[in-house]
Amino acid sequence: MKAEIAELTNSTPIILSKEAQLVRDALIKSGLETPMIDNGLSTEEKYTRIKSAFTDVVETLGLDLTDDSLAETPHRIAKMYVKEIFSGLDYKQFPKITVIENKMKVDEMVKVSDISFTSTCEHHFVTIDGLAKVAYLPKSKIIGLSKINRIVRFFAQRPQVQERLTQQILVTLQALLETDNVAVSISAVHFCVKARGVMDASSSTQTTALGGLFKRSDKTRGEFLARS
Ligand SMILES: Nc1nc2c(ncn2[C@@H]2O[C@H](COP(=O)(O)OP(=O)(O)OP(=O)(O)O)[C@@H](O)[C@H]2O)c(=O)[nH]1
Ligand SMILES: [Zn+2]
Repeated sequence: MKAEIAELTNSTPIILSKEAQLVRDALIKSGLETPMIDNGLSTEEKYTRIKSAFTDVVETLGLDLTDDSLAETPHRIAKMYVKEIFSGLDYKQFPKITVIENKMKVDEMVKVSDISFTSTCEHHFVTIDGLAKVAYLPKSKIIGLSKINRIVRFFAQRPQVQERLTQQILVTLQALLETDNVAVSISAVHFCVKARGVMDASSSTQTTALGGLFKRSDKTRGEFLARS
């Protein structure tokens, strides 16, 4: 377990990348940043506090933490929160972005479909299971394709509402690609709707965020929203 905690600390680069700073500033400016406070806690301190809090939760539920199956659960949850499902709260984890000059003068739509992700609903802290579609009209820059998937995953690794997730991906790509002409749509199943509460097993939710020509031009929007 010690090694895993050390890994939590050591895997984190110290300085934010230029792209991470650019994206964070763009989200703050547009009012779309996730509501966060700077509590000054290191990754290791967060892990320790969450583990202790979940020890309380598990014991309060009346479960026996001396049982060998349950004993490590507070540790597992703390590690999962900090390192996995909420790691996107930490801009030090923002993916390395490769952007190249559009020397080929590509001016037709680049569209990536069926980007699978899981996120976590910020109201109930249970899973959101979704597919994203992302498109842009290249201006002076082109982004490495896998970086689009990585950006979706980064913002999915936060407590989210689907509408904000959709907008955060839009603003991020607009900032990195230096163009408004970006579109994002997400279709997702919320387990807070499926597995509890209203218990609807079949509904899904679609959200769309459109910028520039995708908003202004019926043709461009139609091409983006078309099935594939
Ligand atoms: N707009 C939006 N709502 C969401 C999202 N994820 C969960 N919700 C909703 O957030 C709402 C929270 O409602 P509350 O009445 O405070 O919570 P609740 O008593 O657990 O509500 P129920 O889910 O209806 O049982 C619910 O309607 C959820 O379906 C999301 O991504 N976007
Ligand atoms: Zn929910």
